[in-house]
Amino acid sequence: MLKEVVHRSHHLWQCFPRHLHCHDWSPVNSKARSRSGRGSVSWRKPLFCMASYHRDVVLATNAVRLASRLCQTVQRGLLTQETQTKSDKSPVTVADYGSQALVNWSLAREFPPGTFSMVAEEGSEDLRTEAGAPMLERITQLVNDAIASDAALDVAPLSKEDVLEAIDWGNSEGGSNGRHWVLDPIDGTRGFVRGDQYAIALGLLDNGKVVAGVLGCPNLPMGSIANGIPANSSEPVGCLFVASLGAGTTVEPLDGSGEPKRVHVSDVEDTAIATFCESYESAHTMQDLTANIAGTLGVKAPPVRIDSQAKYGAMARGDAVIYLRFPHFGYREKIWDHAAGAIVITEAGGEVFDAAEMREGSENTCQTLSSTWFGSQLLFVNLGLSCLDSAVGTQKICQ
Ligand SMILES: Nc1ncnc2c1ncn2[C@@H]1O[C@H](COP(=O)(O)O)[C@@H](OP(=O)(O)O)[C@H]1O
Ligand SMILES: [Mg+2]
Repeated sequence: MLKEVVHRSHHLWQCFPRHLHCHDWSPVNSKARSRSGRGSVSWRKPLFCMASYHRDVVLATNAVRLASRLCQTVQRGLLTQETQTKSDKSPVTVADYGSQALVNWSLAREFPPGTFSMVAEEGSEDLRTEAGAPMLERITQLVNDAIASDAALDVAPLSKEDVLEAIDWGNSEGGSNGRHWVLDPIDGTRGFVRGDQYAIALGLLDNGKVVAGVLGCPNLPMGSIANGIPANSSEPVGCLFVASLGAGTTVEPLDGSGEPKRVHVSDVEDTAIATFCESYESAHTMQDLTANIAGTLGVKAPPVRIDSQAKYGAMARGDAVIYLRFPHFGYREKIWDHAAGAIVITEAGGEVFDAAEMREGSENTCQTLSSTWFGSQLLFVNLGLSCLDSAVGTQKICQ
């Protein structure tokens, strides 16, 4: 695997002066890093102490399943009035808020007061306005419906104030010490609104390291999507990917109808038969550049374009061999867009790279990438800061 090759090869080490494996994320000076945005920090290997995150993973799985039910309900009946526009112009639905409220509520009640820290995408400000009142009403109803549908949850219905409060439990600033959850209540909002792929992505950081991740992918078929999402497939749809440090990655039906199965990334070595995936949205990645890189690598097949961190899940079980993400200039990646997905990949035997250094250090990105392919079954390149940011929990500072 590439990791071994890199450790043996001085040449490749130079190609990746600061390449980062997820397990190595440990900032020596996070302030220096966040000031310059990249590159000025040195990284040390953490002392390896294998903690068990089993309970966290069980709680996270329950939370993601609960939120997934709400999202499925909303997507099924998606109406235009359920979409509003945030200041950043991204579509936000009641499901975003409802999903965040449910995950936060579900997790927070399991931890002693004051010990639950969540860095999540949404805030309740818009819902606290007069204009937001109808939406809050709808969210509260959806949240209570989801809770009532879970026989294991015998609780009184939440009030609107409870829901607002639960949404705002996602306001933690995170940090490189202690435990912090990170949540994207609906990753791939555009896919969700379009009726396509999206994910509920929940990660756990412990002292700056991603230690667990759960991805609920309600529209992802259980079967391979190596040739794209089949239009009329008989495969069951809805996957749950679960990963924790040292415990591997599993996939199981999201509806609980089957047992978890260990997954592993593809062992395809020949780029001519490798499947390459990327964002559906051309606004989210430079698709011309990725086509160029894929061509240089010898990839023959057209890219499989899907939304959200469902891509990470698909890669973890070997559907795709390469995922390239090259945001347009100036975009800052978000912690919740990568934390859960990254550990789903690494625990399945894959590699996650931040290519920012490659871009800056090389005059020919394609050439550099080609040389890194040598000996590697899997290469995921993320040109951005997300991996760094997700590790240190400084996302809110970086936005
Ligand atoms: N201009 C941009 N460049 C890169 N990523 C962007 C972007 N605008 C939004 N995104 C991020 O891309 C995520 C979706 O990823 P993908 O393209 O793989 O489906 C979005 O998550 P949300 O939908 O949760 O906002 C958002 O965080
Ligand atoms: Mg997202």
